Amino acid sequence: MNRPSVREVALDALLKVEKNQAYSHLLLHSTLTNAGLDKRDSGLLTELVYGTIARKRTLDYYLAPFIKSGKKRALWVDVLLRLSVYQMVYLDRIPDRAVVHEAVTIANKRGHKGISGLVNGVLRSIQRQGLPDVGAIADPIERAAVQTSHPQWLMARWMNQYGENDAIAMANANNIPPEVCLRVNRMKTTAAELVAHLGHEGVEAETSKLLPDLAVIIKKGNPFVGKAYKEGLFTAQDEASMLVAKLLGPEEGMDVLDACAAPGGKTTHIAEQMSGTGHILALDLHPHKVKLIAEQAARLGLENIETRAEDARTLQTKKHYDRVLVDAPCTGFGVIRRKPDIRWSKTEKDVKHIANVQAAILAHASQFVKQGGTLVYSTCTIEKEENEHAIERFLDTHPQFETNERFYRRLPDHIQANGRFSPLGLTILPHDFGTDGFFMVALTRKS
Ligand SMILES: C[S@@+](CC[C@H](N)C(=O)[O-])C[C@H]1O[C@@H](n2cnc3c(N)ncnc32)[C@H](O)[C@@H]1O
Repeated sequence: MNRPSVREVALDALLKVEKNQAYSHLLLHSTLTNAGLDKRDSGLLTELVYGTIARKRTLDYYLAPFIKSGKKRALWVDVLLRLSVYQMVYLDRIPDRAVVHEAVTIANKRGHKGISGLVNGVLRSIQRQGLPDVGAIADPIERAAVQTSHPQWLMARWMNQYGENDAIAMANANNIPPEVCLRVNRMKTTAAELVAHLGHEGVEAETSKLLPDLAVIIKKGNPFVGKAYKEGLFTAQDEASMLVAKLLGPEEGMDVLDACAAPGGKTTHIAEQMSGTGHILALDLHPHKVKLIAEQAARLGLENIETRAEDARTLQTKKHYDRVLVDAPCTGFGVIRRKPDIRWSKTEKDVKHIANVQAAILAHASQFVKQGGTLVYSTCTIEKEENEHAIERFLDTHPQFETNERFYRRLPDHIQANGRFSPLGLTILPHDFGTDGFFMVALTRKS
């Protein structure tokens, strides 16, 4: 039996995301593992799946004049057309005629002659007539939403919160795939040594410009299959995410509560900052995710982490902690470049719902902060409702806490000089430093 082509595998993956609301990053991981593709084809598959999901709205705008609206077609036909136009518009290395040929072959295999004729006709018309002009859309919000491929409600919200220029810049940044970034396990090595170790494994890397002592950026190769990974020399983590444990500022021998800890990126960073001393209680609601924290801690050689599957809204303990981190569940709009489907699957209702969960976790976890201790609240979203507004509400009802701007000195100079600080926290938009979008704030419990 013939093995399906990369484009057929991509089509199936895209259909699963459409039908089941499957998360693209999880689905892609299992598809790549099961498809048995070589390195080049895996790269192409990733690009086709992520790119077609990310550019969906723009692609549908391009396709609209060429297909009859209101006519019922099988979902796979629409997805195949999107996938094909994605390649024609965004991938220079694949000639248009090859794209059309492959699309017609797939349509022939899956449908009747009429359908392959339709696919052929639509794609050839686009080749002949060119794409419709997005600039012709009169409404500025709709135009920006189509141009950057985001839902209109989200673009409207961002324009409202950050102004037109930042909203569009942020949306454009969401369409740029992130670099692979590693956090150096300072208990075992240094950034310069890690670059050298990886070099011996054929992986090209360089130290990060934002966090030169802590982070390494991969330029070429897969760092997750070699000795350096197995021996726990690093953890995959975005640079903005690394700032959170820096802001928390844990010290050796301290007691730390990490209330929403899985999969353990920040927990293990905190543990490394404490050189494996002290004690970290790492909670997460989901038992299967808690296992991931323990696995990572073992790989990194960290013995100061206790994991527990527990709801941070109902934790019972008499203990008080020097540091408490609430890295809250959120809409994730800061990590759209990693999970492009989030923009299509989340709704305005989700923002409201998750804001209530965040408020409950923050209120409950805050009671375990020692007097004079630090509470850090962070999210990987850029929704003010989940960030500044959440902190404003918290401070209104918890006068024993105050924000502490002194702690921002723990962050790199470049962030201190150019970050978007407000009295309620630091917001990092994806286009500010080429990182994920994040929010973080440090609060002190008054003595
Ligand atoms: C943003 S993620 C945490 C990421 C983690 N801190 C890291 O750096 O790897 C939020 C986590 O909160 C967990 N969560 C959601 N509701 C929770 C609750 N009520 N109590 C504890 N954890 C919860 C989710 O399962 C999710 O793993």
